[in-house]
Amino acid sequence: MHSSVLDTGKPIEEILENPAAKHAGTHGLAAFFEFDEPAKSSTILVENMFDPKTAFSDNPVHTPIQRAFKHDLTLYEWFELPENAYRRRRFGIGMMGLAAMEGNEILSEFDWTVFPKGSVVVDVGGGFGASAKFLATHAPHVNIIIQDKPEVTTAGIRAWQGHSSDLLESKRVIFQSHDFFDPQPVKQPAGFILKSIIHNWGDSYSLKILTHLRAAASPDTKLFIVGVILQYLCPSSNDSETSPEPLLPSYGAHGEHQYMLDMAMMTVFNAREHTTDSLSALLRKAGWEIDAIRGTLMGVQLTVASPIVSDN
Ligand SMILES: C[S@@+](CC[C@H](N)C(=O)[O-])C[C@H]1O[C@@H](n2cnc3c(N)ncnc32)[C@H](O)[C@@H]1O
Repeated sequence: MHSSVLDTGKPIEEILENPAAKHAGTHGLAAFFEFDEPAKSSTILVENMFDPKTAFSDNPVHTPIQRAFKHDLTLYEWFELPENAYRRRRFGIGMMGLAAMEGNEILSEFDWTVFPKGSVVVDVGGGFGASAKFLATHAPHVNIIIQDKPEVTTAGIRAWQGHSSDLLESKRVIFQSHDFFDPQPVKQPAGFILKSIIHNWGDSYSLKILTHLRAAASPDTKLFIVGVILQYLCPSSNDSETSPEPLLPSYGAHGEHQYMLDMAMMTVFNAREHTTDSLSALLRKAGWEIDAIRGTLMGVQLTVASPIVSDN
């Protein structure tokens, strides 16, 4: 790794004077590359995989991170402890850096004009509303509901009052507290967005989230999943796109970011990045089928799915 990615852009004197605020007000990429939780946890991955209690579990408190850091909390619960204030802040700033690097432009791969004016799109687990902010400009005829935990929606509203209060006042964008493990309160919207959500949860948990969305969907509701799609290292008959010879289907070392994320999801959440096949199988169990996957193999991709409608 180049040391330049660890550079916050701040003078060393400023960091030494206030180390706790090292990443405050930075672009966030240095914070992202400083995350030590996945790296330290991965050193104990083998022990976790050989212990019968944790080997086959997708419970987020049965991951290597609990062994490595000696606690029995989920990553987010652990971040909330007072002694982890630096880690918590670093994580928030690092995720903003990652989000800026990935961007939200992938959402423009869908033709939003197919939705009538006033259609509602729900960003489930939408955080501070980065996707919603992009969509509000890109598809001005669509209304957006951003759902997240109460503490996140409260902070999100505060942030939007600073930069986009007009969208809140006109109710084109609404923040709503909602736990995505509970039944979905918005019935038959035009679409649901899940950005960087499914890869944080093991399959049994993801299935619950997707099933609640399916129960609230109309036959025309679209599901938009934004995230990395893992490429196989060997050619697969199901690949919609292949790399040019002589590159591996994964594009070799150039595509290693996706595998790094996959390992990180396993070590801290007992979750994973999905291949097209595993995502398709998971969606089908919840009553969704994939219409299309857009984007390049090298970045985040947009998976568009529709409800499976049975004839009987
Ligand atoms: C990795 S972040 C992604 C945020 C946003 N979708 C984005 O891409 O910027 C995961 C989000 O899921 C939210 N979350 C976690 N558990 C949740 C739950 N049970 N119900 C609703 N939101 C939850 C977190 O608060 C966080 O905002």
